[in-house]
Amino acid sequence: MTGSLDFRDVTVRYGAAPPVLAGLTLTVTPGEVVAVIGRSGCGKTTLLHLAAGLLVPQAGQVTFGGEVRTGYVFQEPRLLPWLTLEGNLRLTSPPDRHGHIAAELARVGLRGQERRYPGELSLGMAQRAAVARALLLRPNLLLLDEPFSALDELTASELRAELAGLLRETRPTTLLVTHNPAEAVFLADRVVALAGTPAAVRGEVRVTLPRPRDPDDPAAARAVREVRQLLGGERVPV
Ligand SMILES: Nc1ncnc2c1ncn2[C@@H]1O[C@H](COP(=O)(O)OP(=O)(O)OP(=O)(O)O)[C@@H](O)[C@H]1O
Repeated sequence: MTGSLDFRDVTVRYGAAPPVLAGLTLTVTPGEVVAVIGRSGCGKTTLLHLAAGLLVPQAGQVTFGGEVRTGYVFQEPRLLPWLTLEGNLRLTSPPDRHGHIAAELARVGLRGQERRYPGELSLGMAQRAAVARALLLRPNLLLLDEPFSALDELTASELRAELAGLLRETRPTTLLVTHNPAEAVFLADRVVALAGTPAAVRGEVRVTLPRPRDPDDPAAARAVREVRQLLGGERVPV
């Protein structure tokens, strides 16, 4: 069962510095994919840390409706180099999921690769393994922190399309942090712009394009333009 992720009037400050987030309210409904976009340093990773329970806000609440199983994909693979892929995935999953490791790796295009070490893989393959590690947990909350930004665009677009398919199959409540308006439009049901100091939700674009999506669809290009407009004059690296 998936649930709703709720940020209610959330304020976060680190030490004595001015708050990073203030009065931020955002709901990701069950099974929804929300992309959060905003300039570097505006608090996007902070949002993910709150959702994962790694950080407690100074004011407000962050809740998930029901028992949570969180999958987290980082910008880089973060695999332990001295363990095989199977060893890496065993380490972060409960024993009742260990029998599914080979199948989960196969789902992300790594069939038969479970005995290989991270150092033997390309960055794209390693990031596929990181996606498999998150999905192996059968997450009902999936947190994605710029998961493709370290990859070349060809690999990134391939993995993006595969992830879109996996999200359709498994429907976790998903919060995606990205710098890339086109990626946000390709994957998300809703794109939320975070801006200001302290940051709050500036606005959102609802993406109603049918799935599977075509990144070259003119309607997608229009949605990307809307997202850029939402971000105003801010320069967003793509
Ligand atoms: N543990 C910490 N201690 C002190 N300050 C922090 C800490 N984590 C984040 N910050 C500060 O909070 C602000 C928001 O950081 P955060 O990582 O959430 O931004 P971001 O939008 O994810 O940035 P980027 O897009 O560059 O990854 C930044 O000014 C950062 O320096």
